[in-house]
Amino acid sequence: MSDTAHTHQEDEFHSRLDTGMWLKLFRRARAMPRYLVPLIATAIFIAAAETTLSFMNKWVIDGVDRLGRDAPFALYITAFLALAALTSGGVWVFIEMAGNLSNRLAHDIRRDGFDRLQELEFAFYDTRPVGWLISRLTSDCDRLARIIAWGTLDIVWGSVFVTMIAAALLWINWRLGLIVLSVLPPLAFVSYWFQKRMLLSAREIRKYNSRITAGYNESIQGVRTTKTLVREAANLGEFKELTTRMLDASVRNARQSSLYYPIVATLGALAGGLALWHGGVLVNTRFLGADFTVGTLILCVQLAGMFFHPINQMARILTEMQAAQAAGERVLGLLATEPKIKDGPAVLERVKAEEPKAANRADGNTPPISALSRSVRIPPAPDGLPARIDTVEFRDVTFRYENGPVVLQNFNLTVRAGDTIALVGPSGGGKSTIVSLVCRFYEPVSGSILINGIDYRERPLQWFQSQLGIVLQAPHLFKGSVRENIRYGRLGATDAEIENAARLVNAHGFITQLDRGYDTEVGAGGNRLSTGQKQLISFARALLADPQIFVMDEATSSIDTETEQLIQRGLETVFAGRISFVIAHRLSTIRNAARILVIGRGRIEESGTHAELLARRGHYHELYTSQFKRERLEAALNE
Ligand SMILES: Nc1ncnc2c1ncn2[C@@H]1O[C@H](COP(=O)(O)OP(=O)(O)OP(=O)(O)O)[C@@H](O)[C@H]1O
Repeated sequence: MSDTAHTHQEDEFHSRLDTGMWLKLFRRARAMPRYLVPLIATAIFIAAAETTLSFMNKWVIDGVDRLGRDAPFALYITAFLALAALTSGGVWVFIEMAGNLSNRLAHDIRRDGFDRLQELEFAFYDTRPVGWLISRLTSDCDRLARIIAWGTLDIVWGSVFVTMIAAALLWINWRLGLIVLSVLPPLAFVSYWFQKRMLLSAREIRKYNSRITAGYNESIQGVRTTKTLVREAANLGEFKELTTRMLDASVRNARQSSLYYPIVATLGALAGGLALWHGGVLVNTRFLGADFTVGTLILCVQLAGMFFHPINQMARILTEMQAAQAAGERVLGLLATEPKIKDGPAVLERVKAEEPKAANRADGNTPPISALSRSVRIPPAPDGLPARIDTVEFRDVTFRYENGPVVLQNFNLTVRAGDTIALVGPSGGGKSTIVSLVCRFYEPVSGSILINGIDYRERPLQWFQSQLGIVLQAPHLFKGSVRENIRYGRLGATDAEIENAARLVNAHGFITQLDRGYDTEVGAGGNRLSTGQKQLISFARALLADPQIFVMDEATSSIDTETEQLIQRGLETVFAGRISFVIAHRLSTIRNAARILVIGRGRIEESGTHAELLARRGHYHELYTSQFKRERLEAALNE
């Protein structure tokens, strides 16, 4: 509901046009001269063709007036047909070009926006709802691309057309031209005034319409609650108010349209009338020797009547640009957001210096990484520093989420290759925060996290994150087959390697029982599988990537205890030689961990092996015995 409401939310109408912002967006169109140049050329051509058509009318009328039946009708017909054919060709070109330009602009903005979203850190997503981001990349992009493409066409065509008409009138007779042009300012003013109001009332109608739809939806779905709480009368009152507002806005919009067109038509007719009046006087004087023919008079009346269309179009596009300004600011803002977690200049320089060496080393084959053994050659790091991760150390780390309270305070921890660290403790204690920091999804506010003694901010981000294998409580699967989802861990993996990884985490059994085995489609977000099955697949996926650091956040919470024990056995081989962080609420699963840390209020409250912590009879003992009792009770109730 909130996302829907958000999508329907309309922006404020900016009374000042931010030309700088529109020029920035227009620069994107300039980068596509293949479409922009023909678009502008045909816009100018169409304006010229429309003006020429009026001149041809004059030519025919004067010809017939002078020559009667001897006038060259065949020539006239050919000329009209040629102009009509050229105009049709021009219209085809501009529709094609504007459509292409609009689609390509939307595509480019969307691609850049998507690239940016991929680069941005987790903290960025903490403050922006998914619905908001989707709106930016869909409706905002389309709207801006459409305005830029069709707006360019309208503005070029409109301004060239108005200039041509004005120039023609002034050229024919400057006095008549000036008289007719006096209608332009009121015409432009009235067009803009009405267009703006019509746009605002149309938006109001849309807004109330979506609220009414939402209202229908809620009242139908919640009809039982309404009836039991005897809320019918109150609901009806709220609904009536909405419909009355919508009615008001609709009436206002209809009234504006009904007034707008007659007023501008009258102004257009006034321009024609003025041309007729002054031109008529000039025609009469023709007999006194002046050269103002009937054809010229009709030409002037026609030209004067043609101002309305381009001015109306330009006023419309101007108001649309003002209304879409906020969308433009948001999209440009998103594109300009610099990721806060990224490689620093020193890292980039080192990676660049290593590039030629890496190219020499590359033999065209990906190293054969076995997903299961640590004896494997670890591919070299792109910055020339050691690629093998021997230690991860938190040194005096203090952390808070953006504008939030301090979550970790002077946190210290050293983990060596081969260590499995289990994190337990009360909800909100900071366990997930610790692993998010390990993964560099967030960075410490003060203190540092060191890999082999070097701050991880001094190593390439992409390299470091490619060394991580992460399995979450609510794993995300992509639309596609089971095999494709596992292969996502390492795109070059063979089918045998995929099955091997699945076997190791005990996923092979259930996968082969699915109707199409490894080729079974998992559905959007993996919705055709249970959470436990999704967890098993994401385990296999993480394993296939052959990471040096394993992170499991409540990764086995939805897997039954039996399967979990089987996985545990497999994982013992997998964990060997790697650094692993395991967060688990089910304490039975971490009994074998090398070190268990009890995390509370951002601190390590207790640390040791399962046996040591039980013997200490502290927090862990308390957690363990209460969980043990609860599980026994649940088991007894289930029997
Ligand atoms: N993205 C976030 N933005 C702001 N605050 C957050 C964010 N994630 C967690 N927090 C806050 O940080 C604190 C520690 O949360 P964290 O998720 O690390 O705890 P946890 O021990 O993993 O809890 P749980 O066992 O419930 O998963 C909590 O107070 C939480 O509200």
